[in-house]
Amino acid sequence: MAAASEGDEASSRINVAVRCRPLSETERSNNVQSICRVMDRRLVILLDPGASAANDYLRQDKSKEKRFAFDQAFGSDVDTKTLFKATTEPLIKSVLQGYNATVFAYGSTGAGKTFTMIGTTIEPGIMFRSVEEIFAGVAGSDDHTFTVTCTFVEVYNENLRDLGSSDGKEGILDLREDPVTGTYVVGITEIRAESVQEVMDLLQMGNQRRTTEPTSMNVTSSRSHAVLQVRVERRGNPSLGILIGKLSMIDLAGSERASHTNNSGLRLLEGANINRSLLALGNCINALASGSHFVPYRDSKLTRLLKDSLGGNCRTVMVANISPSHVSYEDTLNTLKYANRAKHIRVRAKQNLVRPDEHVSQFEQAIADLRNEVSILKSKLAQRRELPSDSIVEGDENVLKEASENWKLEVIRNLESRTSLQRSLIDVERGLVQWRVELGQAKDIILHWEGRSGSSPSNRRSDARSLEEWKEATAQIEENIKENIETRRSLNERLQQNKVAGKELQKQLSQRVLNEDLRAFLELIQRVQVLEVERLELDHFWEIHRQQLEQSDQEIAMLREQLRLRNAHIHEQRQQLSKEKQEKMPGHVFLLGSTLAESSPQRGPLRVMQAWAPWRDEDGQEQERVNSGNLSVSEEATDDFPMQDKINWRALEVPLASQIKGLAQLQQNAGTSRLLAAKAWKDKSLRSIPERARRPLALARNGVAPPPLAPPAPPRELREPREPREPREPPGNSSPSQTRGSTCPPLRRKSSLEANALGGQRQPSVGDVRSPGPAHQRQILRAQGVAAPQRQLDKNSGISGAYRDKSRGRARSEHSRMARVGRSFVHTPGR
Ligand SMILES: Nc1ncnc2c1ncn2[C@@H]1O[C@H](COP(=O)(O)OP(=O)(O)OP(=O)(O)O)[C@@H](O)[C@H]1O
Repeated sequence: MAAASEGDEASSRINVAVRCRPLSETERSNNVQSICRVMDRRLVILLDPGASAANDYLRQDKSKEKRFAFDQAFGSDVDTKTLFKATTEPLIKSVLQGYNATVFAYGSTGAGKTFTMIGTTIEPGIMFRSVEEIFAGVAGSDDHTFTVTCTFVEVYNENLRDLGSSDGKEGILDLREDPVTGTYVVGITEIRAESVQEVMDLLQMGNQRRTTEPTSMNVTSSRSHAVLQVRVERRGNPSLGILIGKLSMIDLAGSERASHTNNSGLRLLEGANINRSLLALGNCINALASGSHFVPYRDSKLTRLLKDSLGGNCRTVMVANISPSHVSYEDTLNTLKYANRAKHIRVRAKQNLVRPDEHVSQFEQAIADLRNEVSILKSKLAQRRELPSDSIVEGDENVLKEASENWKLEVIRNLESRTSLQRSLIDVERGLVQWRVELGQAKDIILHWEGRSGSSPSNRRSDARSLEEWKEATAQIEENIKENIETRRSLNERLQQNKVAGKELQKQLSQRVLNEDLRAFLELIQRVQVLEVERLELDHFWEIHRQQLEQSDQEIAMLREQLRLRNAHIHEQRQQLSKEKQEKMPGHVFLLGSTLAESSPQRGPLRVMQAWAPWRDEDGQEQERVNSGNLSVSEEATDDFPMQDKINWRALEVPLASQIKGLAQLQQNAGTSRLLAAKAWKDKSLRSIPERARRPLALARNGVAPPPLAPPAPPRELREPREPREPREPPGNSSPSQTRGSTCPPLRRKSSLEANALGGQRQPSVGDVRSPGPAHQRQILRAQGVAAPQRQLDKNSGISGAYRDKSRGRARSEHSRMARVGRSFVHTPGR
């Protein structure tokens, strides 16, 4: 809190001194020439290293000899003490008077900077002598009390390291600037020194820690800048205030050219950093010397550290160390150029006087500031108190951060848990569906097993397990289902709890996270997570519906299978019934018709069968043939009617029922009940008799007992009569009956061409004696207990006008259009 007030202020230039070291023993032995001359303690002459030959007239005009004049110049014969007294000692007095002062040594590597600043035990450097002088000054003052504190720090690779810490910790320090106290190193060890020896101990310890490495130019080359700062507080009469002086002594690392040092790796990097900071120093010197308003202090740590020493409230001495060696000509020349520029830098040193009255006012100001701060903090605290007790109670940023972080973690945990629960739920649901399917199948198998119902596909599976095993498996499946249901219930409960907790967290967001940006970000994250969970839920429902659909499909397939089995069963039963009926039928049975075989959905193939029983003719002889009625051969031929003796009606198989186009005619011969079946085929392909139709064995192969072979062709007289006859009543001993068969194809109407082909041959008509009248047919059917369709009989009789197509004229009225094929005519002639 100390503030500096201006004391005496004097504008002055930097005091630039040049010190040329002597040639070392090694250099002498290597015949290194000394090219540096110091004249009159001010003039420095740098001889041309190539002009050693006196007779080199060509080079004389191009001589590289340089001359520089400085505030002070010291040759190789001048010791450090003399140098100190001439350059630094005056500063010590200033420091004791409350001024800032800086002494720094600048020069190329091996030029003698460390020797000048730190020195040796035999010949101590400026640092030691300065501290010694300070303590001498302190000791010589009786009316004042002094407090001397020291810090020792190095700048290595652009990092600040504390060389004065007693525990050896050399962490990287930060550099800050205070508008009142100037630049200072944060956290550096300050040693309150009571004697010169303490400072010397600090110097020796720090110097040992300092980073030095042997280079080709210097066996103990300093790779860092070392800064020793001594702060002196002088207290005397309280009314006069406190004088605070600071002396900074800096041993810079040597400027060097990489080509000369042959450095590589880390050494090269160090050199680059050293050069960078020294370049920054050179730029600052140039800017200061030229009076520029902008000085690039911030280009390096070194220039930031030396900011006050170069251009601020400070009296500064720059010692430019040079080597006399002709080998170092370039480096020496550069150093001299820098030093020459630096001497133009002007500084304005001010006495740092802290007065008590100023102190009071400063304290008052500070108290006012603090009060302001307290009131701000109080208002913030009041805001926090409005929050729940478990939220933030202090306006500490760290607390806020922690609260936000905790909230975020809780939300993430909540959502992760929800996702996990959702996944588990999906798994359980899947398992349940699977178990239920398994259970259904197992029960089905058991049912079939117990019922011995034969043809179930599941029976095939039953072969692998016994009934008991299936029952055990069923019990196990039921147990699993129970467990899954219990797990699902528990998961649902936890999921609900999780959702409630999530909503609670959502409500807390505005209270627990105060930073708006962070809040928005966290809300976004939470939304993304929620969407992810919702997606999972949708997947889950989709999966359930898909499984339900699959289950429905399976049920449909099973129902279809059941339907098929039922149809097959009905078919079998019908066949059985038909057989039984036929067995019960007395006498002879003529059956003409067809049955749809086995695959009604495809409507085919169709078997057309004819079955009959022996019947007795007029003479009472039992016959085993079927008459074709009174149709003439020619008529049959022109009508494409398959001749009775050419077709085996018993086993005529056609591929599709829809291909059957035909007529059936029932005729009775006088005195004899006969059955004549006639079909007119529309499908040309069927006009020829299928080969297999001639082989009754085809039916046998299909599980149908082959009927007797087709009877021989009817006698001629039965085909000859063409005369119309009066309708005849059926004989009393005959009781024709009709039962229903299967589907009949529609009537094929004759074309006019076909009709003409019949010529004048007589067509059967309504009055044909061989056609039983509808009344008669109904009577027959009633006698057999079979309902015959009225329309059918009417058509057969030709009464129906709908079937008389006058335009065709030649349509046979006696031809019936059968709505169904497979009609069986049961006739019991001769009984
Ligand atoms: N005035 C001097 N009188 C006698 N010897 C000196 C003098 N100046 C320097 N030397 C010697 O020269 C050598 C190099 O000196 P020093 O280490 O001080 O150089 P430097 O500039 O600090 O080098 P670097 O930058 O590499 O650290 C040392 O052995 C030192 O003793």
